[in-house]
Amino acid sequence: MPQPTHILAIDQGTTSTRCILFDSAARPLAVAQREFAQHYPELGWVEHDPEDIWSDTVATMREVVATAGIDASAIAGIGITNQRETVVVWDRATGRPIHRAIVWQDRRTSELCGQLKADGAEAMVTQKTGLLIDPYFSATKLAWILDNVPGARAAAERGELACGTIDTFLLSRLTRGRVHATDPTNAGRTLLFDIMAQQWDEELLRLFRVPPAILPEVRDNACLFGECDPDILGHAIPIAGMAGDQQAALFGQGCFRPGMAKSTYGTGCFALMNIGTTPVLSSNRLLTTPAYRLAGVTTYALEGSIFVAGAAVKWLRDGLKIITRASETHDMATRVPDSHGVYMVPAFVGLGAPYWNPDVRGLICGLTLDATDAHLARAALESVAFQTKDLVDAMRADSAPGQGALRVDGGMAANDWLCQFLADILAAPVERPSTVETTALGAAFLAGLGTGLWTGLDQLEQVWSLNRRFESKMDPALRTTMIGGWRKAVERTLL
Ligand SMILES: Nc1ncnc2c1ncn2[C@@H]1O[C@H](COP(=O)(O)OP(=O)(O)O)[C@@H](O)[C@H]1O
Ligand SMILES: O=P(O)(O)OC[C@H](O)CO
Repeated sequence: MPQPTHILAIDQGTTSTRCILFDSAARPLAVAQREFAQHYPELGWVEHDPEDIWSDTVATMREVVATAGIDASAIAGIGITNQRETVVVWDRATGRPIHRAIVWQDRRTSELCGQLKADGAEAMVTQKTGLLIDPYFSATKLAWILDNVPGARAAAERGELACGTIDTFLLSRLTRGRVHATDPTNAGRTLLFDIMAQQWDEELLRLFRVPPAILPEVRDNACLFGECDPDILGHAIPIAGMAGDQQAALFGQGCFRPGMAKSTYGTGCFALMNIGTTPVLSSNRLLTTPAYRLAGVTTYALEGSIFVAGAAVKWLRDGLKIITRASETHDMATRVPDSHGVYMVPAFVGLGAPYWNPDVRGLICGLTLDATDAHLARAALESVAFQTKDLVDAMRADSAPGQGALRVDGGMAANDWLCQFLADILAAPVERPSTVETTALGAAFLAGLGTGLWTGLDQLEQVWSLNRRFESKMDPALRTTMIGGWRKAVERTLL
């Protein structure tokens, strides 16, 4: 039988589940995608049904293989990448979740986080995890499930329940419940994992009241995690790579050297800069996070997380109904010479880095009677660039300046107007790669390393290729004025 040479990447995102099949040169051959339901049971709460995620994963795996017209025996390995922080708790005996997944955007534990901060816990937490106390991360969501599902805490103490981020949940299902494991990039977003010592931490588990028996084992990002149930694709395929989606995107963007940075524009926006193997804590409210751990060696990244990027465009479509497709924002923004003084601060679920305020809400200001839907659309796109500027400034203040261009990807990076405006506001080049599916590509890279299909980072670095480079063209005085207007709008939001 010929050697298998393909890699299947599962990219389980916030709004959709995608599977992409790559060939041995890491070229995407076929894509299958399904959007799934978002549940908002109360103001500020966001949940996903894990069964939707599971059925869409299986369906897209089968569809992508069928579309590519290959036999599953040609697949050397599977890589999983996932929306991070979102947490699921399930019964070990049946594999059934005991509650819907609580999503990273969910703010229900805001009060508990405020209390923990007031009690002075944050310094210790940051020192160990590189994170801040915020409802964004998994620990308080997990505690909420244990406290609110009848009998859950006692069952967890007895070792009857398992928990995990979406990677762990999918791995468990794909291996018929045989493997309960995660990787450092996902573990590092829970608030329970000491990123320096690379292990679950007893003091953190006590603080967040999480029983150790519920936690998965943490393994390198590229290794043999388990074998996929042959009933799914007709063949048992090794699952050989896993990473949280933003770290996977950094990997897929080939940002293997300190100073290299990428920014991914999906539902939210996440900018990560490789800082090498020595973790540095931010003085500017950025996060320090494991970027990847290979053969036991951890490389770290500084991260700026913005909760709303594409979600603002989705709101224009689904909430305001002023567009029917996200891509229309490109022509609308181009149609007007400027935003006519309109600023949007899309704090729909609070503000992430560098503000970290879970309680503020969004704002549109500067409206006049002649403001149009095009100005609003432009303001929404501009807000994404302004937020990125805040992150890049914080990164520059924290570490040596990054190496040149910012590499961009994610659904929104298809928008040329946004990429140009981003370069203008950052006063730095913005590079878009040929494969914008860099998240899936990163998972594929890891699985390729895990199976030995690819040999090392040098080889993977050669795969990255440029689609388009956007150079800054804006007059510096105009840039300063526009950024000043943005800062004032943020101040008003924070009032
Ligand atoms: N051409 C575009 N212009 C602006 N926004 C876009 C464009 N295409 C997609 N988006 C936005 O990007 C998001 C989808 O990106 P994607 O990377 O698929 O997100 P996720 O992985 O978070 O589900 C949506 O929120 C959508 O509104
Ligand atoms: O699903 P995405 O692409 O919006 O990414 C979500 C992030 O991982 C949340 O931290």
